[in-house]
This record gives sequence, structure tokens and C-alpha cells, in this order.
Amino acid sequence: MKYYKYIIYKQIRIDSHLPPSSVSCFSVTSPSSFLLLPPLCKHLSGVELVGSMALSGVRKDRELRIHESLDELSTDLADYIAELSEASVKERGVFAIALSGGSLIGLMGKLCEAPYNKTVDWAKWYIFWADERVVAKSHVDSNYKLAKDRLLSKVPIIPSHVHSINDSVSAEEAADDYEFVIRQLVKSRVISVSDISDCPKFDLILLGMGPDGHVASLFPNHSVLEEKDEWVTFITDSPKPPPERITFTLPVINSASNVAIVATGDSKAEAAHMAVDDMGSDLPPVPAGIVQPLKGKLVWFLDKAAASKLDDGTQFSA
Ligand SMILES: O=C(O)[C@H](O)[C@@H](O)[C@H](O)[C@H](O)COP(=O)(O)O
Repeated sequence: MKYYKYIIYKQIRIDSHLPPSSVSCFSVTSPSSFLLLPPLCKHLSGVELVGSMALSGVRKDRELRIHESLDELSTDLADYIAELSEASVKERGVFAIALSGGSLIGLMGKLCEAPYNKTVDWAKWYIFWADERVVAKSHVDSNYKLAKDRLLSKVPIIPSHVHSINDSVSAEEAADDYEFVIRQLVKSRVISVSDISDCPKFDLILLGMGPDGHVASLFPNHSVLEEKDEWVTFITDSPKPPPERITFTLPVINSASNVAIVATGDSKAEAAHMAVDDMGSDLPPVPAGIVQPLKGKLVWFLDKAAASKLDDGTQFSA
């Protein structure tokens, strides 16, 4: 649970230019982490803890969860997804979740085990892909195949709720088709709609991050980052093979109720630093750094290696 310490330290540092009386909100993620605040504040000059507002006060900000091990991270990720699923089913009767490819799917593996395999309301899940490689569904590169083999085939999800892309058409047509499917499901309220952007509002979008800071199939310095009109678009020149992909656009990602970015290993450390820390205005932000939900909540799941280059990362290693 060391990541809570990091979050609290980070927020105090960000807020500490304010007069002490203004420091009333922290990204505290659990009541137990609140206990860490008083001793921490005592050691920071100019910082004073202001009442119990901190317990319920959560900044509209990202949350960082940094884990000692992949096992711990997987458990936390499964807890997080299960909690969001429960809340969404309670509120809307369904849970619309978008997956990505890569190591993320393996890290979600705990959902297939007890207690989640029995406690999660799988029949209410509607599955989408934030990005997909334009290959046959049976191809080893298919994100659908990866999720089906590792996750979806192991839990009682209703097959008609699994919305994979049309794999028998071009990338452009697959993107158009996929957007059409999403539009129908927005109409029938399976997917909510954002009241500020008119985009679909997924209950949760799960993203991995590449060493270059890409998320979904939004690659650095690629014109796909500028797409504002479409919900789903396509590329044919992905720097990460295979070249043809469809992807949610940034406006859709940033309209979600919840977005999680999951990144592990040394190779992600530099990109995590560039996305999470304030790099000033000289450098263009990496795509992961432009993921900033308008009204929703962003949570980063990192292991120690991926977090090793974050500013103040040493605060974490105790
Ligand atoms: O289809 C894809 O390639 C992905 O959706 C992509 O965005 C992936 O999530 C990242 O590249 C991270 O992948 P790793 O976690 O395997 O490094």
C-alpha cells in the first residue's frame, strides 16, 4: 500500500505554494491513507492539515498507484475493475468497458480467479476495444483473440455483449463500422453519453502504454492525435507492428467516466516520467500525458520499475 504515501506527498508538494489554509484537498484514496497525513504534514514547512474535509475531498486529478510487484498490481487492478463494475451496474444496470492489447490483458488475469470470477456481474458487461490491430480475429496479433483466450473465455460474459471489430474489411471501413456500432449502443443507452463533449462515455477505458508513451493506437507525433471529429479512427502506418489499426480518438478517451493506464517494467520509466511529471512547455507531451478525462477519473497503475524515473520517485521506496 505504499503508493498512497506517494500520492499524498505529491499532492502536498503541488499545493504547498498555497497558504496553509488553502490546502484542504488531497487525492486520498482510502480512509486508512488519511491516517498518514498528520505525521507527514508535521514534517513539511508551510503545510497544515485542515480538518476532516480531506477525507471526502478528492482533487480532480490523476491518482498514481505504484506497486512493489506485478502480483500486487494485478490484485489491485482486479479490485479496481470489480469495484467500478459494481458501481456502474448499480447505477446504470450495465458496465461498458474498453480494453487495449499488450501486457494489460495478462495483468487482468486475477479477474478469472476467486473471488472475482464469482462475484463480478459478468452478464452486465459490454466489452469494446480502445484499439485493435486490423487482422483476422483468429490471428495471433489480434487484441480480441488475446482477450478472448486469456480472459473472456474464462468468465461467463454474454457473447453478444462482446463488440469486436469487423475483421473482413479495410482499416478505414473497420473504424467506420465500429463507430456505427458504438453509436447504436449509445442510442440504446448501453453506453452513456458525455454531457460536455457529445462523445460516448465509457464506464472504464483500460490502456497500456508503450515505451514511446503511446496509448491505444495513438502514437507520438502522429496526425491521429489531432483527430477531433471521429469517435473511432484508423492508421495504416503504426510504428508498432502490425501497421493497420483502429483506435478510439482522444476526445472519446477523455470523455470516459474512468480511464486507467497500466504500465510496467523499466522500458516504460522514461515515458511514465514524461507523461506524469510536469515537463514544462518545451517538450511535446507524450500521448499518455494528453489523457486527461474532462470529468472522469484517471488512475495510473505502475510497478516500481516503471515509476523509477518519476520526480520524487525516491519518496516511494521505503
Ligand atoms: O494493440 C496494441 O498494441 C495496444 O493496445 C497498445 O496500445 C499496447 O497497450 C501498448 O503498446 C502497451 O503494450 P505492452 O503493455 O505489451 O507494452
